[in-house]
Amino acid sequence: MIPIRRVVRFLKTPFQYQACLLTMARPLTLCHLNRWCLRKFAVELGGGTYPVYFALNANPSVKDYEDDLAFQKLFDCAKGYSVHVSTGDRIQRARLHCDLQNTLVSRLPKTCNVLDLVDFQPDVKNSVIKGFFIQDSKDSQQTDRVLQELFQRHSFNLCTYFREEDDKLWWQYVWSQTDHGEMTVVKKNCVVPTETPVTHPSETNIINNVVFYSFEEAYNVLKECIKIIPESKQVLEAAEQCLSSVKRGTFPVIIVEGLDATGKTTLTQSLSQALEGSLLKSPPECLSPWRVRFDAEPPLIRRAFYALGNYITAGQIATQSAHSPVIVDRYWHSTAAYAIATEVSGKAENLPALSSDVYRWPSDLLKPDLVVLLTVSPAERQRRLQARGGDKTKEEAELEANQLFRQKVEEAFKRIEDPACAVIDAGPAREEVLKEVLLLINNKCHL
Ligand SMILES: Nc1ncnc2c1ncn2[C@@H]1O[C@H](COP(=O)(O)OP(=O)(O)O)[C@@H](O)[C@H]1O
Ligand SMILES: Nc1ccn([C@H]2C[C@H](O)[C@@H](COP(=O)(O)OP(=O)(O)O)O2)c(=O)n1
Repeated sequence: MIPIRRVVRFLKTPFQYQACLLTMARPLTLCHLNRWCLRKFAVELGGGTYPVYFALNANPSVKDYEDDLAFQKLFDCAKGYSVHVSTGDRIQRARLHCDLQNTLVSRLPKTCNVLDLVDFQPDVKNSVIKGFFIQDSKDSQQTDRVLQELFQRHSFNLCTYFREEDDKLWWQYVWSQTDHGEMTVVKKNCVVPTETPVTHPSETNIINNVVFYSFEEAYNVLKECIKIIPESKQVLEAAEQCLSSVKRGTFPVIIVEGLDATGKTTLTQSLSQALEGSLLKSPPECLSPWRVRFDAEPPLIRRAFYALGNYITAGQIATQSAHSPVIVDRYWHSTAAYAIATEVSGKAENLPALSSDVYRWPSDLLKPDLVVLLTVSPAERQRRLQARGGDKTKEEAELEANQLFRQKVEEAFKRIEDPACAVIDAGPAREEVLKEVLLLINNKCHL
């Protein structure tokens, strides 16, 4: 390790000196450092439409930079920083990541642009670590102060990025703290553009981090939350009860899926009347008191809550299907599609390929006989939203603002397999949509 005095001498400019003051509360081991060099970084630029990838290289050449406009755009700043949460269990890390984002956005000066960053080892499962890349257009002392304060309080990994005065290369400095509390640069590497990996890094992070493929996986997340979110206990108890549920009956089970305001509530109500069926929904009514609470949590916890909701609804479906057809407003497709679409940044093309494991059905979750996906044009959906009024969830507000996200959710709905969705154009009048879905049910299900 290079002690801080030498670093101060080594880093000549005022900014570089300030960078020395930034602290990182967790020492990095040699093993960490060796692995560090294998990692690649993806930063979301361009309003989240495409990531810019960079790698580390001890022996770079200026040629590596030439013609890479996206890379140049990323480093078109006076200085750069990257931060990610580096310690704690997965629940603590997920919550600290959200806190970090809020703090950065609210406290950094206006000269800073906070971008989403993931660092990862290409094609290595569970190697994705989420963090932030900060572009500061000015050499602002306030940025240093905010970060310094943060790092003194929490366990973050901090890197600074800058270019020596007479140098054309950008360098990444990895900071650590010695056993005596001295700040030190433990690694210096040049950053270079790198090729787009075959698999979008987020894809390797989906399974059992935001989409859960068994009761146990989702259950364990909430179990780990009990101390910090006491409400988890009630949710777990409700979920445990559904395990002892009866086997499903012989009446058909029909799920209705779609973006908000595509007409799910309208259709499920009229279907249950027409078929004299039971009307259920996921998340089930018994979880309503805790939904707002879990909606405020990071994706790991929030998605585990919805996943458990599906198992509770499955228990209700099993019971009701012994007596009548069962119609369900949202189920597994919603849980998986929203989670996948949120996790994968940018365009629908970035979604995992059709054959990906992320689209598989959880083997222990009751399968419906038919899943109907309602689609309407963006303009019609907007019209219906406005006509309906009322409160919007945070995610629905984001949906409205984010056309890309909406496209991704709908595309993810369509990619989920076994059972796949039957896509219905829900643009026509209510009676027409009902007629068409009834026809589909007659063809596909035994009534
Ligand atoms: N086929 C349709 N044509 C026109 N308006 C519709 C149709 N289906 C639903 N609506 C209206 O659109 C709004 C959203 O429908 P809703 O059933 O609440 O959607 P969701 O449950 O998918 O959010 C409601 O005001 C509803 O009356
Ligand atoms: N079974 C379900 C149902 C909803 N969700 C999540 C997915 C989205 O984040 C929201 C959408 O739910 P919301 O209540 O806003 O949708 P509706 O108003 O019922 O159309 O909930 C889920 O993950 N799993």
